[in-house]
Amino acid sequence: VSLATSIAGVSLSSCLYNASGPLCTTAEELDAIGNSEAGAILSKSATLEKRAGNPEPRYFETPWGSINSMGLPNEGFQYYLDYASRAEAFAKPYIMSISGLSHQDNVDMIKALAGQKHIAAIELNLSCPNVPGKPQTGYDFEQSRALLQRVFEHVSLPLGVKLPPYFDLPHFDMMAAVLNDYPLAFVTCVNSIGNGLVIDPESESVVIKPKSGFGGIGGDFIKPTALANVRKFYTLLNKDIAIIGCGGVKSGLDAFEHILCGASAVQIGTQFMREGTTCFSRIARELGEIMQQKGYADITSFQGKLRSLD
Ligand SMILES: O=C(O)c1[nH]c(=O)[nH]c(=O)c1Cl
Repeated sequence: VSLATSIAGVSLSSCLYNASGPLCTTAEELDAIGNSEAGAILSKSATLEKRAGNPEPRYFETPWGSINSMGLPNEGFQYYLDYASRAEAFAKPYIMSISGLSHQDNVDMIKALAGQKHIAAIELNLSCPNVPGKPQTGYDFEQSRALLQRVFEHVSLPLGVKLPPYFDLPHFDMMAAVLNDYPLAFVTCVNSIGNGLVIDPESESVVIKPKSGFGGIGGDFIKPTALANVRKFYTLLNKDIAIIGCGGVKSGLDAFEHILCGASAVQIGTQFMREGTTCFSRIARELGEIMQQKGYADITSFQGKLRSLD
């Protein structure tokens, strides 16, 4: 069986790779992904300038998933642009995530990426829930349109967007109406579920310091929401916009479910943070075994073929 897939002409040896965020902030962490079975290397969302991020503790794990309020800590845009030539050593695409603090910052970063031959694609983050005072662009449909309008005046590389999870059906229609107006290579569904709260009943306190303990939720907690977002956008978006699944993937079966809902590739975040790079080879092996048992030779044999009951 083959897990290979291609997104906007970018060929991935495996449809499994890392979600932006966990363990992809330094060159060493990115090298580890390059040396793993991940099908691509995706960097931590970059801002124009280096950022320390929010005060610690800002990440916490429970048996059912994670909560984070990192606050966009990253080495700054130039660092991840410079890394691109180093990524060439790995026979896999290097994708840069960007999350500018303003539309202008996003445009400036995208202009600087023009013609960069060692960068396979850009993942424009519309959904960071943890920059105090900054509402998520992805929940403001007019702002999303305004930003995409400006982005597509300058972008030359394949570009996709990282979306927040939506919950109200009309919101899917409203965001799809925006996305379908632009030649996007992909959309990644979903980012963490924003502003959850995990508490410790023993100490009777929150578990992370920033934002009174509020943070983005990932892991098992969010798989049903992630699957719904993958499925809904798969049915609503132009067929040349690929859907990348993200949320609650810790086994081959979880990855299989995302692809059945319509994902062309699958990102792993919380489980990667928990397990390290072995998660990519393990989940790929498990997915391959499931495909073998079901008689599917490749991803397209079952991609999007979720049955309804009517
Ligand atoms: O706090 C973060 O850095 C963060 N945390 C998330 O859960 N999603 C994001 O997109 C970002 Cl940018």
